[in-house]
Amino acid sequence: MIKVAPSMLSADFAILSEELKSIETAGADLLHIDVMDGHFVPNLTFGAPVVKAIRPYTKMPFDVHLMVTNPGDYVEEYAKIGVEYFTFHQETVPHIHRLVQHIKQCGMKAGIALNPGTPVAVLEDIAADLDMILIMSVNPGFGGQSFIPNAIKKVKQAKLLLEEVDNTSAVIEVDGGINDITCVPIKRAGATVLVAGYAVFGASNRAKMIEAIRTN
Ligand SMILES: O=C(CO)[C@H](O)[C@H](O)COP(=O)(O)O
Repeated sequence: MIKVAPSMLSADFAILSEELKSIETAGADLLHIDVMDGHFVPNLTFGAPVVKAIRPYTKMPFDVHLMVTNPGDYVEEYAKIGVEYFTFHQETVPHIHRLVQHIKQCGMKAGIALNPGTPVAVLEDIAADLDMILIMSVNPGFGGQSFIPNAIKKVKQAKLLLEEVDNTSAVIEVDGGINDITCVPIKRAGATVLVAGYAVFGASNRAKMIEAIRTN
């Protein structure tokens, strides 16, 4: 029921394919891929060419989190690569309904992410169409930050909202500062997909950490 999605942001990029193999063997359910543009967030990571290059190296479904000002420009490119979830930030797009439909028409699952300062209520009129709500529990841009506890309340609100619109298939994902301790209240609140970067890649035993996040 609970899925763990290690964030590639904390991998050693110099040996990326080995890092992917390592977390897949350790039991990761999804690969969380943080695409950052240096505009929407103050960090620049990688884009579609890198995501395409790593696709053959793992069977893990790709969970792409776009922290870019113009996510709509990349839908077809990521669809061709074969990503499972295409998640963009509500703060970046005025026409969220149009973009969600486009993502789905291109054969991907559509997610919307919310910064810590953005209320869940902005999703009221789109919640029925979503495959994922991503609650950020840090301000996006960097791995290894501390968990912001207000995310727990927002997960409960997102769960209620999805129930209200009768969307039981959408998942609630939480991203930022998740480890074997912070995962506990977040799961109790209703999150079922937990992103963890530093906690997993920095662990001496990655399999143990993934299992702890899943079962604690
Ligand atoms: O989206 C992100 C940053 O914007 C990362 O996915 C997130 O911070 C996960 O890293 P960590 O678990 O180390 O906090």
